[in-house]
Amino acid sequence: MNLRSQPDQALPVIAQGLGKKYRRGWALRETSLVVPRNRIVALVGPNGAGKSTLMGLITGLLRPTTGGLTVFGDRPAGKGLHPAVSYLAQQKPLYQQFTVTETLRLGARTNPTWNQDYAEHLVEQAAVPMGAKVGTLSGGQRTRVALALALGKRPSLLLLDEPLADLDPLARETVLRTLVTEARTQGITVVLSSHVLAELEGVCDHLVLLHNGRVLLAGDVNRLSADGTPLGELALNHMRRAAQEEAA
Ligand SMILES: Nc1ncnc2c1ncn2[C@@H]1O[C@H](COP(=O)(O)OP(=O)(O)OP(=O)(O)O)[C@@H](O)[C@H]1O
Repeated sequence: MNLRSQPDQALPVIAQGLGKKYRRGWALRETSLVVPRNRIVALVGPNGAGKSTLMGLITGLLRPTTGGLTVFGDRPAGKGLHPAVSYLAQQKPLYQQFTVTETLRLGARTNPTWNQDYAEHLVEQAAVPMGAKVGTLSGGQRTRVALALALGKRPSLLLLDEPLADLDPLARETVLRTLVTEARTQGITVVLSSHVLAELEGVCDHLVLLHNGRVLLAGDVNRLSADGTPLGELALNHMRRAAQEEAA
């Protein structure tokens, strides 16, 4: 099927029969999925469920084994990130020897849509010294710089792979609040993977739950949880059931 001919081709992500097989086996299987615009998507699932693999496929850093996907109507071609997409990987790769100023300068050089004032504003808001070398920053400060780099590109889709993992509870709250504000005011679709389900409540309005490389549940939270079950509980209930069925 020609995905580009779909009428809804400008949606952030459309995946059809998407699969990725590594030498050890399938990391993602038969994934058909739509990420609607202007959602903050919780991408959740147990360790090894395929969350990072799905993000890698959306960025184009990984090639699908089966099926295909479009990102704003384009097929990721492995030629670098889509101009409308920012990706913050789990390891938050930044140049340790660069100062924050130099890091943002690199962002400006490599992104035609870069907004320097906005990126600086995000760093200043986090009280991170612009002259400090990245290697000397705390985990939380590095996350804020990485986030400024990702948002400074003014993306339409922001992919965040466990961005909160090395933050203290207060910093997690601040980063999530910043994210929600920026996403809502700038009209950014966010895909956020996390294991801390409770934190995603009130933040994410769309859920994609992976289990064993397959989509177990996907959709807007208010539709999936008509009885008002909180997102975390909803996801955990489905994960428990899937694990029990697997063990039976
Ligand atoms: N480069 C790779 N080579 C071989 N197998 C891989 C590779 N990357 C991931 N896998 C395997 O694919 C499966 C899915 O991994 P993935 O990292 O996508 O899961 P995840 O949901 O992000 O996990 P976690 O929550 O632990 O970060 C796992 O079984 C993993 O071991």
